Amino acid sequence: MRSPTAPLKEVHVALLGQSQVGKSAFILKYLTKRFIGEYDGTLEETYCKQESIDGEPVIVCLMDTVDCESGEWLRWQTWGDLFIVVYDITCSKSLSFAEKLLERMSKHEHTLCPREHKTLLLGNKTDLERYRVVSEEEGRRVAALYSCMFDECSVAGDARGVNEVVNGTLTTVFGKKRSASPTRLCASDSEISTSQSRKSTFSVTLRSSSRLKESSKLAYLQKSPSLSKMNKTGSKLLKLFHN
Ligand SMILES: Nc1nc2c(ncn2[C@@H]2O[C@H](COP(=O)(O)OP(=O)(O)OP(=O)(O)O)[C@@H](O)[C@H]2O)c(=O)[nH]1
Repeated sequence: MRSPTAPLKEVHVALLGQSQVGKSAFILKYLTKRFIGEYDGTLEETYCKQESIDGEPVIVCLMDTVDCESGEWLRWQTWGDLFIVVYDITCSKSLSFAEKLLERMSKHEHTLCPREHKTLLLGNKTDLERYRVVSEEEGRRVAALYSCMFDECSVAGDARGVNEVVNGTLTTVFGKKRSASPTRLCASDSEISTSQSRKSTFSVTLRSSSRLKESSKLAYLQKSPSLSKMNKTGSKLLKLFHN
């Protein structure tokens, strides 16, 4: 059993993909188990949640990216342990966009990266099956081309689907075999909250929200330290829960 002072592992998950494929909705569903349609999609944020992977507590940090077409995409490349490249099964352009991202990522020079990267290509909106234009086979073909894992889900559907995508993938790729990077170790949950709030211009613990009682053991959000140069304020979730 883990001692209370033992460091917690931290894994970084970045969601990439064309606008409107459901990246923000995916993260909000993972954090709150709810499908939420109203939020500000122009903000880039990092959200964290404590999970159990292979029976071990792990801090899962999810980055909701915007503007994947900008030249700043490289910063996700060094931040992430797992990249979830999302496309919309009802939009073939979103798969082409995902493919371009995968191509760029495959050309990235990883020798200086502090962590090994894994990628999951994820087709979203399977609840809109009647409007499907990208077959599962086509998604699998692209994933195989870039040696990625592949899955499909509906963020609008059962919350377990989204949880399984994240936790199942993390268990597969970062289960007991993986050790955390020393630069990303924190001694305890409280130290994590403290250290994050020092870095952040704001930090809020979602655990204190009565509207989230059924959700995660620990979920808080922060502005990503690596994105400090971005002049964006506020947060999708803050906006959401304060309305
Ligand atoms: N039917 C259906 N709609 C979805 C699903 N996931 C997301 N949506 C909707 O798709 C739209 C786009 O979702 P977002 O989460 O804002 O997409 P995004 O990729 O974050 O978009 P940007 O913030 O512009 O990058 C919203 O209207 C969502 O409600 C899904 O699984 N099924």
